[in-house]
Amino acid sequence: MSSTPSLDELRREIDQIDDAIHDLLMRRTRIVEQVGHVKGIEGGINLRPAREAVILRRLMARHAGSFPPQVMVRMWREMISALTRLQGPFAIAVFAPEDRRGYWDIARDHFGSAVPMTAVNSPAAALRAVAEGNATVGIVPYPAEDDADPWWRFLVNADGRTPRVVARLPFCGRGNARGEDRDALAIGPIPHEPTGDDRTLLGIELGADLSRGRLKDALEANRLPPTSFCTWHSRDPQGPSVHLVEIADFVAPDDPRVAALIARLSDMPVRVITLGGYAVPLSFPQDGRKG
Ligand SMILES: C=C(O[C@@H]1C=C(C(=O)O)C=C[C@H]1O)C(=O)O
Repeated sequence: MSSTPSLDELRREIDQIDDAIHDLLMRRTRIVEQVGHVKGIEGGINLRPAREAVILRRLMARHAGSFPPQVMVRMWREMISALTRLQGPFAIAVFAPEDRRGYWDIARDHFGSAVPMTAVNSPAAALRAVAEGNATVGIVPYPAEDDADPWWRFLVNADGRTPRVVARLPFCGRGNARGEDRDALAIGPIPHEPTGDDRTLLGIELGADLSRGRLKDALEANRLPPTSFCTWHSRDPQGPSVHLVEIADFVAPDDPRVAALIARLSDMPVRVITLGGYAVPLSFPQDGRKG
């Protein structure tokens, strides 16, 4: 005859489970340390947002039972960031002026409580912190068409040392983070890698006027489906206009579709630069997302 287990029995079982989880955590740490050695980047950047996204999507797909999935991924985020930090220097500069702390919460939810994080007062300062090596990753607002002085235009240059977009946050839902009405992008000197569900940001500098409709047609004709546009015009009336276009696909810097786009626009001075991109975040039904 089976009887209901006693409180003591249940708690003994919880203790055993905790030991098993803890043992696995320590084992995972040893493996990540080996990964760090294999990557072999002494003092380099070990963060791999694409690999992290794949891990979290896979776990989400197998998740079952009543444990809240957003809490499960949050636990993994804390672990993954701590383990990334074990492999080498890792620090975050977040656009979070005193009256706007929302991105701080979003960054902390993503990169965990142990990674050093500094608040800066402008997106440009976050970019500068990354460019000067004072931060591994900068957190800046997701671009909007009406940004007066858009930070993303500083990324539109071909210098291989220019930081690139590496993630969109929140990746794992907003939870109880303090409000920002926009998502954030993470910027860092990390290559854009495919995950199977990605967005890519293209910086397109045009030396002559071209309507957005024609630019859209040219992109679509080259199988680069645009999902959003922002445009910045230099103050010099003869100067170029620079478009930030988000593409609903993974586009590598040497993707032949980019070369074909440039060829198609060859009746004007044109420069197209891949500014990185991001793995499409997980979606949780209760979470309203705004770009
Ligand atoms: C272990 C690695 O390094 C980092 C830590 C990861 C992890 O804890 O799983 C995943 C990606 C990287 O950000 C890796 O590159 O695989």
